[in-house]
Amino acid sequence: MKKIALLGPGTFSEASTDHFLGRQWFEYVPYKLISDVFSSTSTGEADFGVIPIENTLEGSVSLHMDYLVHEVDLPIRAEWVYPIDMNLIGYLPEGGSGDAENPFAHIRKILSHHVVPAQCNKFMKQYLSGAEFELVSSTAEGIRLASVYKDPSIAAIGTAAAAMLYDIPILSKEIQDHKDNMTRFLLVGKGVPELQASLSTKTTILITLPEDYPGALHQVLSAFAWRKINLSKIESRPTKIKLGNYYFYIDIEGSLDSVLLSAAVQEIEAIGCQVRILGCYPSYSYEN
Ligand SMILES: O=C(O)C(=O)Cc1ccccc1
Repeated sequence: MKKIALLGPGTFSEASTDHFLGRQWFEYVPYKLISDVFSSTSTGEADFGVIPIENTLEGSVSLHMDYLVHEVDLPIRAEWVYPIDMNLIGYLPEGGSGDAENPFAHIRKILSHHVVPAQCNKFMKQYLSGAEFELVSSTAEGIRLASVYKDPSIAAIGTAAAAMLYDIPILSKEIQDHKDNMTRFLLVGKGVPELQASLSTKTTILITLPEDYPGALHQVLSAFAWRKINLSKIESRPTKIKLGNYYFYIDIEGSLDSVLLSAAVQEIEAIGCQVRILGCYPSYSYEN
């Protein structure tokens, strides 16, 4: 069985991998840190890694994107989009919260992953304004720690699965700002996984523009536009080499095998852009 490195156990990464891949085909190797997910996949300890890359409310997880681009050489092998239901998890004090208006007024500290506050902003403002947020490496790690402290003033935010795993009560369900809170995950790895057919294929490329070429970005975009190639995302990130230098991270709907897309890439290279292909892969979306 091929091994998959992911944040876990009890994380959203794990729940989404269960949904799209499943444990009957892959062995999961859970890690506490996303850096370990990347490095174990790089060294071959695991065949593939699962990386949360983008969220409906917050946009890209820049830290993970930068890792993928700068620290490792791991092609993208698949992507999936999965709904994220956030839960407030912790203990109630014996006499209740002591505040008739706020059942969670007893909470003084929240342990969770760094993408969580942006997704639960309204709930946290309304009920947890008296609590400080402490960063931990995954939502499940926050829940595990809360179960160790067993202190009603310390709560966590994460999956129902982790609440079960660590035997802590769920105090409130679906606390994310929007019902349709989705996260996009990438499967990365050196080998080619055996996966089910998908309805759509995507290609991700990185483009660095030539410095002395005014209008280069316009030319890049028009290479796609006149071929009617759809771009689903374009984002600029610092190259980390020189202040003010950026590369463009571009998600394209379509396969690199298509004549049109490979011709567009050739045209972009011909004007002096550097092009790095991060992957051409099946894209899966969530259906109930
Ligand atoms: O910590 C987790 O559960 C993860 O898998 C990372 C994450 C956190 C919040 C939303 C989506 C993914």
